[in-house]
Amino acid sequence: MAEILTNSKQEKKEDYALEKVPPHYRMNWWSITNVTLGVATAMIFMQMGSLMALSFGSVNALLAEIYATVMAGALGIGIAYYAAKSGLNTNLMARGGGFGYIGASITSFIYAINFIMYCAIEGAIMASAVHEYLQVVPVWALMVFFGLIVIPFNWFGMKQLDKLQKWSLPIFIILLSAGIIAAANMAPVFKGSIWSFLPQGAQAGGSALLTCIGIMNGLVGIMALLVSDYARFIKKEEFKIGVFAVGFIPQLVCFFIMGLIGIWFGVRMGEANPGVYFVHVIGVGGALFTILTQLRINITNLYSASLSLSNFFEHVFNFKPGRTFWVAFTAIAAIAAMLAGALDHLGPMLTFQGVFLFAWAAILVADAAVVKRTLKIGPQYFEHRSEYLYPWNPVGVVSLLVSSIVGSLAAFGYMGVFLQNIAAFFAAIIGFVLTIVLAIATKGKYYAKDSANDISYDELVA
Ligand SMILES: Nc1nc2[nH]cnc2c(=O)[nH]1
Repeated sequence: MAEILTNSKQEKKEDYALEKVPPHYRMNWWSITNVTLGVATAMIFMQMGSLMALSFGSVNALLAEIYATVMAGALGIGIAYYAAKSGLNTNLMARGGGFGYIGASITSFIYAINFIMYCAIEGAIMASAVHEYLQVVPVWALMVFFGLIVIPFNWFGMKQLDKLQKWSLPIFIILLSAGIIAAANMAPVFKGSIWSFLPQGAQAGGSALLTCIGIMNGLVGIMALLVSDYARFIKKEEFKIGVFAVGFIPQLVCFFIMGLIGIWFGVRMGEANPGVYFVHVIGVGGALFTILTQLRINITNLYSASLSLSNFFEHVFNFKPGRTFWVAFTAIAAIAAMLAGALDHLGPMLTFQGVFLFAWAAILVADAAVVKRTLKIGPQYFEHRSEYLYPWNPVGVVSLLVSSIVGSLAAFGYMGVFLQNIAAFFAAIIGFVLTIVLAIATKGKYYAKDSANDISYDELVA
Protein backbone atom coordinates (compact mmCIF):
# COMPACT_ATOMS: atom_id res chain seq x y z
CA MET A 1 0.00 0.00 0.00
CA ALA A 2 2.78 2.39 1.01
CA GLU A 3 4.56 1.62 -2.22
CA ILE A 4 1.49 2.37 -4.34
CA LEU A 5 1.09 5.72 -2.57
CA THR A 6 4.74 6.56 -3.08
CA ASN A 7 4.53 5.57 -6.69
CA SER A 8 1.49 7.65 -7.34
CA LYS A 9 3.12 10.65 -5.66
CA GLN A 10 6.21 10.07 -7.73
CA GLU A 11 4.04 9.72 -10.80
CA LYS A 12 2.41 13.11 -10.15
CA LYS A 13 5.75 14.79 -9.56
CA GLU A 14 7.25 13.41 -12.76
CA ASP A 15 4.03 13.81 -14.78
CA TYR A 16 5.49 11.70 -17.60
CA ALA A 17 7.92 14.45 -18.57
CA LEU A 18 9.99 11.95 -20.57
CA GLU A 19 7.36 9.34 -21.45
CA LYS A 20 3.99 8.88 -23.12
CA VAL A 21 1.08 9.59 -20.79
CA PRO A 22 -0.41 6.12 -20.17
CA PRO A 23 -4.20 5.49 -20.31
CA HIS A 24 -4.64 5.20 -16.51
CA TYR A 25 -3.18 8.68 -15.98
CA ARG A 26 -5.35 10.52 -18.50
CA MET A 27 -7.85 13.13 -17.31
CA ASN A 28 -11.29 14.37 -18.31
CA TRP A 29 -11.39 16.96 -21.07
CA TRP A 30 -12.83 19.73 -18.94
CA SER A 31 -10.02 19.50 -16.37
CA ILE A 32 -7.42 19.70 -19.13
CA THR A 33 -9.16 22.61 -20.84
CA ASN A 34 -9.40 24.32 -17.47
CA VAL A 35 -5.62 24.12 -17.01
CA THR A 36 -5.02 25.66 -20.46
CA LEU A 37 -7.42 28.48 -19.58
CA GLY A 38 -4.80 29.54 -17.04
CA VAL A 39 -2.74 30.66 -20.03
CA ALA A 40 -5.63 32.08 -22.03
CA THR A 41 -6.92 34.43 -19.31
CA ALA A 42 -3.60 36.28 -19.02
CA MET A 43 -3.60 40.05 -19.21
CA ILE A 44 -1.11 40.03 -22.09
CA PHE A 45 -3.95 39.06 -24.45
CA MET A 46 -6.09 42.00 -23.33
CA GLN A 47 -3.08 44.25 -23.56
CA MET A 48 -2.45 43.24 -27.19
CA GLY A 49 -6.09 44.03 -28.08
CA SER A 50 -5.90 47.44 -26.37
CA LEU A 51 -2.52 48.26 -27.87
CA MET A 52 -3.49 47.35 -31.44
CA ALA A 53 -6.80 49.21 -31.20
CA LEU A 54 -5.21 52.41 -29.86
CA SER A 55 -2.32 52.34 -32.34
CA PHE A 56 -4.04 51.06 -35.50
CA GLY A 57 -7.81 51.31 -34.97
CA SER A 58 -10.41 48.89 -33.59
CA VAL A 59 -11.33 47.26 -36.90
CA ASN A 60 -7.72 46.31 -37.65
CA ALA A 61 -7.33 44.99 -34.12
CA LEU A 62 -10.54 42.96 -34.45
CA LEU A 63 -9.50 41.47 -37.82
CA ALA A 64 -6.08 40.55 -36.42
CA GLU A 65 -7.71 38.85 -33.40
CA ILE A 66 -9.99 36.87 -35.73
CA TYR A 67 -6.99 35.86 -37.85
CA ALA A 68 -5.07 34.74 -34.73
CA THR A 69 -8.07 32.75 -33.43
CA VAL A 70 -8.41 30.88 -36.73
CA MET A 71 -4.67 30.30 -37.27
CA ALA A 72 -3.85 29.28 -33.69
CA GLY A 73 -7.11 27.30 -33.53
CA ALA A 74 -6.23 25.29 -36.66
CA LEU A 75 -2.65 24.64 -35.52
CA GLY A 76 -3.83 23.99 -31.95
CA ILE A 77 -6.42 21.41 -33.01
CA GLY A 78 -3.82 19.73 -35.27
CA ILE A 79 -1.23 19.55 -32.49
CA ALA A 80 -3.81 18.49 -29.87
CA TYR A 81 -4.92 15.67 -32.19
CA TYR A 82 -1.41 14.20 -32.44
CA ALA A 83 -0.61 14.82 -28.76
CA ALA A 84 -3.78 13.02 -27.63
CA LYS A 85 -3.11 10.12 -30.01
CA SER A 86 0.53 9.65 -29.04
CA GLY A 87 0.46 10.77 -25.38
CA LEU A 88 3.49 12.98 -26.23
CA ASN A 89 4.07 16.74 -26.15
CA THR A 90 5.96 18.60 -28.87
CA ASN A 91 9.32 18.06 -27.12
CA LEU A 92 8.84 14.30 -27.31
CA MET A 93 6.95 14.30 -30.61
CA ALA A 94 9.74 16.22 -32.34
CA ARG A 95 12.15 13.29 -31.76
CA GLY A 96 10.35 10.99 -34.17
CA GLY A 97 8.65 13.91 -35.91
CA GLY A 98 11.55 14.87 -38.12
CA PHE A 99 14.27 15.99 -35.68
CA GLY A 100 16.00 12.93 -34.16
CA TYR A 101 16.59 12.69 -30.42
CA ILE A 102 19.44 15.24 -30.24
CA GLY A 103 17.81 17.51 -32.83
CA ALA A 104 14.67 17.54 -30.68
CA SER A 105 16.70 18.36 -27.56
CA ILE A 106 17.91 21.54 -29.21
CA THR A 107 14.35 22.64 -30.01
CA SER A 108 13.39 21.81 -26.39
CA PHE A 109 16.18 24.05 -25.17
CA ILE A 110 15.07 27.07 -27.21
CA TYR A 111 11.48 26.38 -26.17
CA ALA A 112 12.55 26.22 -22.50
CA ILE A 113 14.40 29.55 -22.75
CA ASN A 114 11.20 31.04 -24.08
CA PHE A 115 9.25 29.91 -21.01
CA ILE A 116 11.98 31.04 -18.60
CA MET A 117 11.79 34.46 -20.27
CA TYR A 118 8.00 34.51 -19.91
CA CYS A 119 8.30 33.49 -16.23
CA ALA A 120 10.57 36.48 -15.69
CA ILE A 121 8.34 38.89 -17.64
CA GLU A 122 5.13 37.85 -15.86
CA GLY A 123 6.88 37.78 -12.46
CA ALA A 124 8.23 41.29 -12.99
CA ILE A 125 4.74 42.56 -13.94
CA MET A 126 3.34 41.16 -10.68
CA ALA A 127 6.20 42.62 -8.65
CA SER A 128 5.74 46.12 -10.07
CA ALA A 129 1.93 45.97 -9.72
CA VAL A 130 2.24 45.14 -6.02
CA HIS A 131 5.03 47.68 -5.53
CA GLU A 132 2.62 50.41 -6.67
CA TYR A 133 0.45 49.57 -3.64
CA LEU A 134 3.14 48.55 -1.18
CA GLN A 135 5.97 50.96 -1.81
CA VAL A 136 7.68 49.99 1.45
CA VAL A 137 8.51 46.56 0.04
CA PRO A 138 11.40 46.86 -2.43
CA VAL A 139 10.80 45.58 -5.98
CA TRP A 140 13.66 43.09 -5.73
CA ALA A 141 12.02 41.41 -2.71
CA LEU A 142 8.71 41.17 -4.58
CA MET A 143 10.50 39.66 -7.59
CA VAL A 144 12.05 36.99 -5.38
CA PHE A 145 8.71 36.37 -3.66
CA PHE A 146 6.67 36.05 -6.87
CA GLY A 147 9.45 34.01 -8.47
CA LEU A 148 9.47 31.49 -5.65
CA ILE A 149 5.74 31.29 -4.93
CA VAL A 150 5.01 29.42 -8.16
CA ILE A 151 7.35 26.53 -7.25
CA PRO A 152 5.09 24.68 -4.77
CA PHE A 153 2.12 25.13 -7.14
CA ASN A 154 4.00 23.06 -9.69
CA TRP A 155 5.23 20.21 -7.55
CA PHE A 156 2.57 17.66 -8.42
CA GLY A 157 2.06 18.32 -12.12
CA MET A 158 -1.26 18.37 -13.95
CA LYS A 159 -3.46 17.10 -11.10
CA GLN A 160 -2.33 20.00 -8.91
CA LEU A 161 -2.54 22.53 -11.76
CA ASP A 162 -6.13 21.48 -12.36
CA LYS A 163 -7.12 22.19 -8.74
CA LEU A 164 -5.41 25.59 -8.72
CA GLN A 165 -6.86 26.78 -11.98
CA LYS A 166 -10.32 25.52 -10.95
CA TRP A 167 -10.55 27.54 -7.75
CA SER A 168 -9.05 30.62 -9.32
CA LEU A 169 -11.33 30.66 -12.40
CA PRO A 170 -14.48 31.88 -10.56
CA ILE A 171 -12.46 34.65 -8.86
CA PHE A 172 -11.10 35.66 -12.26
CA ILE A 173 -14.63 35.79 -13.73
CA ILE A 174 -15.96 37.86 -10.80
CA LEU A 175 -13.11 40.41 -10.98
CA LEU A 176 -13.31 40.64 -14.77
CA SER A 177 -17.09 41.20 -14.64
CA ALA A 178 -16.67 43.80 -11.88
CA GLY A 179 -14.12 45.63 -14.05
CA ILE A 180 -16.39 45.59 -17.11
CA ILE A 181 -19.43 46.78 -15.15
CA ALA A 182 -17.44 49.57 -13.44
CA ALA A 183 -15.91 50.72 -16.74
CA ALA A 184 -19.31 50.68 -18.48
CA ASN A 185 -20.61 53.03 -15.80
CA MET A 186 -17.76 55.51 -16.19
CA ALA A 187 -17.65 58.28 -18.78
CA PRO A 188 -15.60 56.93 -21.69
CA VAL A 189 -12.53 58.76 -23.01
CA PHE A 190 -13.65 57.95 -26.55
CA LYS A 191 -17.32 58.84 -26.94
CA GLY A 192 -18.17 57.24 -30.33
CA SER A 193 -18.85 53.59 -31.12
CA ILE A 194 -15.89 51.37 -30.18
CA TRP A 195 -15.69 50.03 -33.74
CA SER A 196 -15.44 53.49 -35.25
CA PHE A 197 -12.19 54.28 -33.41
CA LEU A 198 -9.34 54.94 -35.84
CA PRO A 199 -6.33 57.02 -34.76
CA GLN A 200 -5.33 59.90 -37.00
CA GLY A 201 -3.40 58.82 -40.07
CA ALA A 202 -4.43 55.14 -39.77
CA GLN A 203 -6.66 53.34 -42.25
CA ALA A 204 -8.67 50.14 -41.92
CA GLY A 205 -6.85 47.31 -43.73
CA GLY A 206 -3.59 47.61 -45.66
CA SER A 207 -0.29 48.01 -43.85
CA ALA A 208 -1.94 48.79 -40.48
CA LEU A 209 -3.75 45.45 -40.57
CA LEU A 210 -0.56 43.66 -41.62
CA THR A 211 1.30 45.18 -38.68
CA CYS A 212 -1.44 43.96 -36.32
CA ILE A 213 -1.24 40.48 -37.84
CA GLY A 214 2.54 40.59 -37.36
CA ILE A 215 2.04 41.41 -33.66
CA MET A 216 -0.40 38.49 -33.29
CA ASN A 217 1.93 36.05 -35.07
CA GLY A 218 4.42 36.47 -32.24
CA LEU A 219 1.84 34.85 -29.94
CA VAL A 220 0.24 32.31 -32.28
CA GLY A 221 3.17 29.82 -32.40
CA ILE A 222 3.56 29.50 -28.64
CA MET A 223 -0.19 29.18 -28.08
CA ALA A 224 -0.44 26.35 -30.60
CA LEU A 225 2.62 24.48 -29.33
CA LEU A 226 1.88 24.61 -25.62
CA VAL A 227 -1.46 22.89 -26.22
CA SER A 228 0.53 19.65 -26.59
CA ASP A 229 1.77 19.76 -22.97
CA TYR A 230 -1.88 19.35 -21.94
CA ALA A 231 -3.65 17.57 -24.81
CA ARG A 232 -1.50 14.46 -24.24
CA PHE A 233 -3.63 13.85 -21.12
CA ILE A 234 -6.89 13.51 -23.13
CA LYS A 235 -8.68 10.20 -22.51
CA LYS A 236 -9.15 7.93 -25.54
CA GLU A 237 -12.92 7.80 -24.84
CA GLU A 238 -13.12 11.59 -25.00
CA PHE A 239 -10.82 11.97 -27.99
CA LYS A 240 -13.02 14.11 -30.27
CA ILE A 241 -14.43 16.51 -27.72
CA GLY A 242 -11.06 16.64 -25.95
CA VAL A 243 -9.10 17.53 -29.09
CA PHE A 244 -11.58 20.23 -30.02
CA ALA A 245 -11.82 21.68 -26.52
CA VAL A 246 -8.12 21.65 -25.64
CA GLY A 247 -7.02 22.62 -29.16
CA PHE A 248 -9.51 25.40 -29.78
CA ILE A 249 -11.08 26.82 -26.59
CA PRO A 250 -7.87 28.41 -25.22
CA GLN A 251 -7.30 30.11 -28.60
CA LEU A 252 -10.89 31.35 -28.69
CA VAL A 253 -10.59 32.70 -25.16
CA CYS A 254 -7.15 34.33 -25.45
CA PHE A 255 -7.39 35.84 -28.91
CA PHE A 256 -11.08 36.41 -29.46
CA ILE A 257 -12.67 36.92 -26.03
CA MET A 258 -9.75 38.49 -24.12
CA GLY A 259 -8.68 40.32 -27.30
CA LEU A 260 -12.12 41.89 -27.78
CA ILE A 261 -12.39 42.82 -24.11
CA GLY A 262 -8.96 44.44 -24.48
CA ILE A 263 -10.10 46.44 -27.53
CA TRP A 264 -13.19 47.62 -25.65
CA PHE A 265 -11.28 48.69 -22.54
CA GLY A 266 -8.39 50.20 -24.50
CA VAL A 267 -10.56 52.45 -26.66
CA ARG A 268 -12.99 53.33 -23.88
CA MET A 269 -10.31 54.19 -21.34
CA GLY A 270 -7.68 55.55 -23.78
CA GLU A 271 -5.08 53.32 -22.10
CA ALA A 272 -3.29 50.18 -23.35
CA ASN A 273 -2.11 48.64 -20.09
CA PRO A 274 -4.76 46.50 -18.30
CA GLY A 275 -2.67 46.70 -15.10
CA VAL A 276 -3.38 50.45 -15.18
CA TYR A 277 -7.01 50.53 -16.33
CA PHE A 278 -8.14 47.72 -14.03
CA VAL A 279 -6.72 49.52 -11.00
CA HIS A 280 -8.35 52.71 -12.27
CA VAL A 281 -11.82 51.10 -12.46
CA ILE A 282 -11.88 48.74 -9.45
CA GLY A 283 -8.96 49.89 -7.29
CA VAL A 284 -7.45 47.15 -5.15
CA GLY A 285 -9.63 44.60 -7.02
CA GLY A 286 -7.69 45.58 -10.14
CA ALA A 287 -4.37 44.87 -8.42
CA LEU A 288 -5.75 41.49 -7.29
CA PHE A 289 -6.91 40.81 -10.85
CA THR A 290 -3.39 41.53 -12.11
CA ILE A 291 -1.78 39.19 -9.59
CA LEU A 292 -4.32 36.43 -10.19
CA THR A 293 -4.01 36.43 -14.00
CA GLN A 294 -0.22 36.62 -13.81
CA LEU A 295 -0.03 33.78 -11.29
CA ARG A 296 -2.35 31.63 -13.41
CA ILE A 297 -0.20 32.00 -16.51
CA ASN A 298 3.12 31.81 -14.69
CA ILE A 299 2.23 28.47 -13.15
CA THR A 300 1.81 27.11 -16.69
CA ASN A 301 5.02 28.82 -17.88
CA LEU A 302 6.93 27.03 -15.16
CA TYR A 303 5.25 23.73 -15.97
CA SER A 304 6.11 23.87 -19.69
CA ALA A 305 9.67 24.99 -18.91
CA SER A 306 10.15 22.04 -16.55
CA LEU A 307 9.03 19.58 -19.24
CA SER A 308 11.29 21.11 -21.90
CA LEU A 309 14.36 21.24 -19.65
CA SER A 310 13.84 17.60 -18.59
CA ASN A 311 13.89 16.74 -22.29
CA PHE A 312 16.96 18.76 -23.17
CA PHE A 313 19.13 17.50 -20.32
CA GLU A 314 18.06 13.88 -20.72
CA HIS A 315 19.85 13.36 -24.02
CA VAL A 316 22.42 16.10 -24.31
CA PHE A 317 23.94 15.61 -20.83
CA ASN A 318 22.32 12.35 -19.76
CA PHE A 319 21.22 14.27 -16.66
CA LYS A 320 17.84 13.21 -15.23
CA PRO A 321 17.33 14.80 -11.81
CA GLY A 322 13.49 14.69 -12.11
CA ARG A 323 10.97 17.28 -13.30
CA THR A 324 10.68 19.04 -9.95
CA PHE A 325 14.38 19.90 -10.08
CA TRP A 326 13.68 21.79 -13.30
CA VAL A 327 10.70 23.52 -11.71
CA ALA A 328 13.02 25.00 -9.07
CA PHE A 329 15.75 25.69 -11.63
CA THR A 330 13.36 27.64 -13.90
CA ALA A 331 12.05 29.74 -11.02
CA ILE A 332 15.57 30.62 -9.89
CA ALA A 333 16.69 31.41 -13.46
CA ALA A 334 13.65 33.66 -13.91
CA ILE A 335 14.38 35.48 -10.62
CA ALA A 336 18.00 35.97 -11.74
CA ALA A 337 16.81 37.35 -15.09
CA MET A 338 14.43 39.78 -13.34
CA LEU A 339 17.06 40.98 -10.87
CA ALA A 340 19.71 41.36 -13.57
CA GLY A 341 17.38 43.62 -15.56
CA ALA A 342 17.44 41.21 -18.52
CA LEU A 343 13.85 42.13 -19.38
CA ASP A 344 14.93 45.44 -20.89
CA HIS A 345 16.86 43.59 -23.57
CA LEU A 346 14.36 40.95 -24.60
CA GLY A 347 12.90 42.66 -27.69
CA PRO A 348 15.07 40.94 -30.34
CA MET A 349 14.84 37.62 -28.46
CA LEU A 350 11.04 37.77 -28.46
CA THR A 351 11.04 38.57 -32.19
CA PHE A 352 13.26 35.56 -32.89
CA GLN A 353 11.15 33.33 -30.64
CA GLY A 354 7.96 34.37 -32.49
CA VAL A 355 9.51 33.23 -35.77
CA PHE A 356 11.09 30.07 -34.36
CA LEU A 357 7.97 28.85 -32.56
CA PHE A 358 5.60 29.42 -35.48
CA ALA A 359 8.02 27.61 -37.81
CA TRP A 360 8.41 24.71 -35.37
CA ALA A 361 4.64 24.31 -35.03
CA ALA A 362 4.26 24.30 -38.84
CA ILE A 363 7.05 21.71 -39.27
CA LEU A 364 5.48 19.34 -36.75
CA VAL A 365 2.08 19.65 -38.40
CA ALA A 366 3.63 19.15 -41.88
CA ASP A 367 5.47 16.06 -40.63
CA ALA A 368 2.38 14.50 -39.06
CA ALA A 369 -0.32 15.49 -41.54
CA VAL A 370 1.61 15.35 -44.81
CA VAL A 371 4.81 13.27 -44.39
CA LYS A 372 3.44 10.57 -42.11
CA ARG A 373 -0.25 10.61 -42.91
CA THR A 374 -0.48 11.45 -46.63
CA LEU A 375 2.92 10.47 -48.07
CA LYS A 376 3.36 7.52 -45.66
CA ILE A 377 7.07 8.27 -45.30
CA GLY A 378 8.83 6.92 -42.17
CA PRO A 379 7.06 5.17 -39.28
CA GLN A 380 3.33 5.89 -39.02
CA TYR A 381 3.62 6.80 -35.33
CA PHE A 382 5.68 9.15 -33.18
CA GLU A 383 8.67 7.31 -31.74
CA HIS A 384 10.27 9.03 -28.74
CA ARG A 385 12.72 6.36 -27.47
CA SER A 386 16.34 7.01 -28.43
CA GLU A 387 17.12 3.33 -28.98
CA TYR A 388 14.88 3.41 -32.04
CA LEU A 389 16.00 6.82 -33.33
CA TYR A 390 18.93 8.54 -35.01
CA PRO A 391 20.43 11.47 -33.08
CA TRP A 392 19.70 13.85 -35.97
CA ASN A 393 17.14 13.85 -38.75
CA PRO A 394 17.89 16.53 -41.38
CA VAL A 395 14.20 16.84 -42.33
CA GLY A 396 13.13 18.88 -39.31
CA VAL A 397 16.53 20.24 -38.31
CA VAL A 398 17.36 21.77 -41.72
CA SER A 399 13.79 22.99 -42.21
CA LEU A 400 13.85 24.72 -38.84
CA LEU A 401 17.31 26.23 -39.32
CA VAL A 402 16.51 27.62 -42.77
CA SER A 403 13.03 28.88 -41.88
CA SER A 404 14.17 30.47 -38.59
CA ILE A 405 17.16 32.21 -40.20
CA VAL A 406 15.21 33.49 -43.23
CA GLY A 407 12.22 34.39 -41.03
CA SER A 408 14.44 36.26 -38.55
CA LEU A 409 16.11 38.23 -41.36
CA ALA A 410 12.62 39.17 -42.55
CA ALA A 411 11.48 40.01 -39.00
CA PHE A 412 14.44 42.34 -38.44
CA GLY A 413 13.53 44.25 -41.59
CA TYR A 414 16.16 43.01 -44.07
CA MET A 415 13.56 41.90 -46.62
CA GLY A 416 11.20 44.85 -46.75
CA VAL A 417 8.21 45.98 -44.77
CA PHE A 418 5.72 43.44 -46.12
CA LEU A 419 7.81 40.40 -45.14
CA GLN A 420 8.72 42.05 -41.85
CA ASN A 421 5.06 42.16 -40.88
CA ILE A 422 4.37 38.57 -41.81
CA ALA A 423 7.82 37.18 -40.89
CA ALA A 424 6.62 34.40 -38.54
CA PHE A 425 3.98 33.28 -41.02
CA PHE A 426 6.56 33.44 -43.83
CA ALA A 427 8.94 31.25 -41.76
CA ALA A 428 6.10 28.80 -41.10
CA ILE A 429 5.39 28.41 -44.83
CA ILE A 430 9.10 27.84 -45.57
CA GLY A 431 9.32 25.28 -42.76
CA PHE A 432 6.14 23.50 -43.86
CA VAL A 433 7.25 23.17 -47.51
CA LEU A 434 10.89 22.28 -46.73
CA THR A 435 9.80 19.49 -44.36
CA ILE A 436 7.85 17.82 -47.14
CA VAL A 437 10.62 18.33 -49.73
CA LEU A 438 13.36 16.99 -47.43
CA ALA A 439 11.29 14.00 -46.29
CA ILE A 440 10.80 13.04 -49.94
CA ALA A 441 14.46 13.74 -50.81
CA THR A 442 15.82 11.65 -47.91
CA LYS A 443 13.09 8.99 -48.41
CA GLY A 444 12.49 9.11 -44.68
CA LYS A 445 15.78 7.33 -44.03
CA TYR A 446 16.61 9.22 -40.83
CA TYR A 447 13.25 8.85 -39.09
CA ALA A 448 13.97 5.58 -37.28
CA LYS A 449 16.78 3.02 -36.99
CA ASP A 450 14.34 0.29 -36.16
CA SER A 451 10.60 -0.05 -36.07
CA ALA A 452 8.93 -0.85 -32.78
CA ASN A 453 6.38 -3.63 -32.38
CA ASP A 454 4.68 -2.34 -29.25
CA ILE A 455 2.72 0.54 -30.78
CA SER A 456 -1.05 0.28 -30.38
CA TYR A 457 -3.46 0.87 -33.26
CA ASP A 458 -4.74 4.01 -31.51
CA GLU A 459 -1.33 5.65 -31.74
CA LEU A 460 -1.00 5.35 -35.52
CA VAL A 461 -1.35 8.69 -37.24
CA ALA A 462 -1.99 7.40 -40.74
N1 LIG B 1 2.62 30.87 -22.75
C1 LIG B 1 2.82 32.16 -22.66
N2 LIG B 1 2.64 32.91 -23.73
C2 LIG B 1 2.88 34.22 -23.60
N3 LIG B 1 2.80 35.20 -24.50
C3 LIG B 1 3.16 36.34 -23.90
N4 LIG B 1 3.45 36.12 -22.61
C4 LIG B 1 3.28 34.80 -22.41
C5 LIG B 1 3.44 33.98 -21.27
O1 LIG B 1 3.78 34.39 -20.17
N5 LIG B 1 3.20 32.67 -21.46
